[in-house]
Amino acid sequence: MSKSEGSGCMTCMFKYETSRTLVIPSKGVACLFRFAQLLVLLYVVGYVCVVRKAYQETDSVISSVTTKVKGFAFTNTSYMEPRFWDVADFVMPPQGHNSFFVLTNLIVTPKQIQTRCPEPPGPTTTCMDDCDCFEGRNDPRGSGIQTGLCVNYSATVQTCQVLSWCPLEIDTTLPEPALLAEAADFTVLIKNSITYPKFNFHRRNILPHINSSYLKTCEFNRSTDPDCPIFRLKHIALEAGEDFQDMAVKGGILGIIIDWTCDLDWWARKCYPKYSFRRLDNKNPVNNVAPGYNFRFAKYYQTPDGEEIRTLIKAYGIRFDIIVFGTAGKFGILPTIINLAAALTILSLIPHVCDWIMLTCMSKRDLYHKHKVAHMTEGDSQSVSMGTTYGTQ
Ligand SMILES: Nc1ncnc2c1ncn2[C@@H]1O[C@H](COP(=O)(O)OP(=O)(O)OP(=O)(O)O)[C@@H](O)[C@H]1O
Repeated sequence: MSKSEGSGCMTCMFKYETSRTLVIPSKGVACLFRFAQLLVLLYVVGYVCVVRKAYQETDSVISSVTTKVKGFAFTNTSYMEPRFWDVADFVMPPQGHNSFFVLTNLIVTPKQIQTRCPEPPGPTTTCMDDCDCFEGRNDPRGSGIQTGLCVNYSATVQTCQVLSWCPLEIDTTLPEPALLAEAADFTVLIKNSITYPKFNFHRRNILPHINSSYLKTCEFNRSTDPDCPIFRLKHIALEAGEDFQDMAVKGGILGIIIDWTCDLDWWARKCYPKYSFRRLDNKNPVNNVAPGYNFRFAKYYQTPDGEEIRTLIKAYGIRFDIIVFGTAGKFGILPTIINLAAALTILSLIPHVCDWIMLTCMSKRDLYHKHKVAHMTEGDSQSVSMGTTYGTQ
């Protein structure tokens, strides 16, 4: 650093700069100034206060959900014997965590016992003789544990023999339309209790004005009964943009979304559930490999002579997941002060921006600069102390 630069710096260090009020009769700068002020005010009042409600403290919802499905069905098809179904048959498990499964279609393999039987024909199961089968081979994609024997599956085909629950399940043809198509008319009661612990606020989706006689008859309808917590399953699918009967064949997952966004300020006091529905599993027509939702379960019995026997069920159905979310807001002094301070800071920046525009972009910038920036000399300072005034440079 040169000697003159060093002394310039020292001079700056020992100069105090104060702002000077200059009244400029310029419509351009005045309009810019007022416009910027208006923008900031609109932002603070419209967006920060009205839209974001930044003056509020917030809390996240804590929720619990129980469900109860009701409905009856009667099936009389070639796939199985005539049968009456009630809730204990088609809802699995009887009660679940924020979700329930309704059986809509099934492949039943009755009277299975533990024995040996030939596997269904396939590239890895057909054989010519025992050398093609391996004793103890346990392929998860197969039907059981191979015994090492090649046996007749039919008059023309031989396959490897397995130790398994026989007869083996054949799931190549799925009933269509779905066996339990009547599930579309089942109804579900959703009881949802929520808490906002910070505000000690509790509420249920069975709102205070709902009485038991209304609950016995009502059914959710967005326009006529938006507060009724009983939903018809086909209505849920419809609002999710799906056809229940289509979904019922191979199964799927539907989301029941309950939004508890609440404004707990006394002047708003808005806190009630808003329901929406959407399909949650993949329904991508381009990549529709392995669609739907299914699983297997069995019912076990014992024959009079003590032999264990079971009915295997491959169950297809719709799982309903209940997703509860929400945030509550209530006036808080701390967020109000923080946001007010931020707004005042932005407002106080506007004159600086206008000054910069005035001193760099306007045609009369030299004149403005002359009046805006005044330097006092040591002599001016002394004459002020002696009672005279200083002039501009
Ligand atoms: N899935 C449903 N569809 C229609 N109404 C229902 C359903 N689940 C419950 N309800 C009705 O809502 C009310 C409250 O149900 P809740 O389960 O609390 O009482 P409940 O007396 O045990 O019901 P229920 O014995 O009828 O199953 C009852 O009138 C009940 O019949």
